[in-house]
Amino acid sequence: MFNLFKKVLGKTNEAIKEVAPNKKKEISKDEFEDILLEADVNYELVERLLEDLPENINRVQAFNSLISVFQYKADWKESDAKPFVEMIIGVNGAGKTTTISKLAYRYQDHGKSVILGAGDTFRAAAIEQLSRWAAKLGVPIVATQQGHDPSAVVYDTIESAKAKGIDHVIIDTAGRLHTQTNLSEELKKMIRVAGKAMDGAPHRKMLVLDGTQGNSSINQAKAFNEMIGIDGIIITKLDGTAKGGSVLSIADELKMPIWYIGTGEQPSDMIRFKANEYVNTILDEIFI
Ligand SMILES: Nc1nc2c(ncn2[C@@H]2O[C@H](COP(=O)(O)OP(=O)(O)OP(=O)(O)O)[C@@H](O)[C@H]2O)c(=O)[nH]1
Repeated sequence: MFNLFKKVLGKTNEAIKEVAPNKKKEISKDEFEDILLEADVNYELVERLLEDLPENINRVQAFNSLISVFQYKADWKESDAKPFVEMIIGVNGAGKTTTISKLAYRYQDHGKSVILGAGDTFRAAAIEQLSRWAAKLGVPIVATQQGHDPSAVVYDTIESAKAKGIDHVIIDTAGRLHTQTNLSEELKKMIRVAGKAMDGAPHRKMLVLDGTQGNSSINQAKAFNEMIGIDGIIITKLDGTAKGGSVLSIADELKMPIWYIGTGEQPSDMIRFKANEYVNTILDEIFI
């Protein structure tokens, strides 16, 4: 089977090749350190990963070390609610709108119906951009004018989904308001109102992170998590950069499930994240 991670990690693997041009059976600790740093894994984590490894490292040892980063328990509980309501959260420019179109495409591809809620009412451009995606994908959207209450959008979108028997509700949210407090209050209200429209909603609060932003995206994630509690992460824009190792730093710092990785700008450009595949794609570049 064609390994989709190869596409995402293409540039990262090229960078690895520059540090370690020949594949080997074993590599030294120093080489492994250079490779991980080159792939943009943060320094502190690299040091920790190397700590328990021998001077010469084989593939199994390298695998066990990297995979350990993903071995944490997440709180999120699976839900088969209908509609399944999720809120998409993140700073402007992280790739929220594009990611919503990717999720909608994916659910449709699995035979599910979708409705979008244009909950970033702070910016007219966000409403327009999401409406264009909705039209392209042929999915309904609930949208109001700029400045209207986003909680009303949440309520109406869920009500509409219930009335029409739609499977998935995907709600956009603002990435920035006048102040951080405003943003926090707005998101909390949207969550409260979702719960009023449907018991248990929102079922998933998904954070979109720009994978090329390193520590700043990790800090954003922590801020959003403190505000409202995040259930999972989607990492975008790793295609075309050599920073594929940032996934390890994100997982290590946030200890939240990574659901999907964005692999480009089109609705079909998103893959389900699998830690094993991700680690093996990197190791394929290093070991025979
Ligand atoms: N290469 C690549 N580009 C992406 C990916 N996800 C989003 N983008 C691009 O990133 C840019 C920002 O994406 P948007 O979806 O507009 O981001 P947003 O968070 O809604 O940002 P605003 O519209 O500024 O609020 C766009 O040019 C997207 O095409 C990805 O996985 N890979």
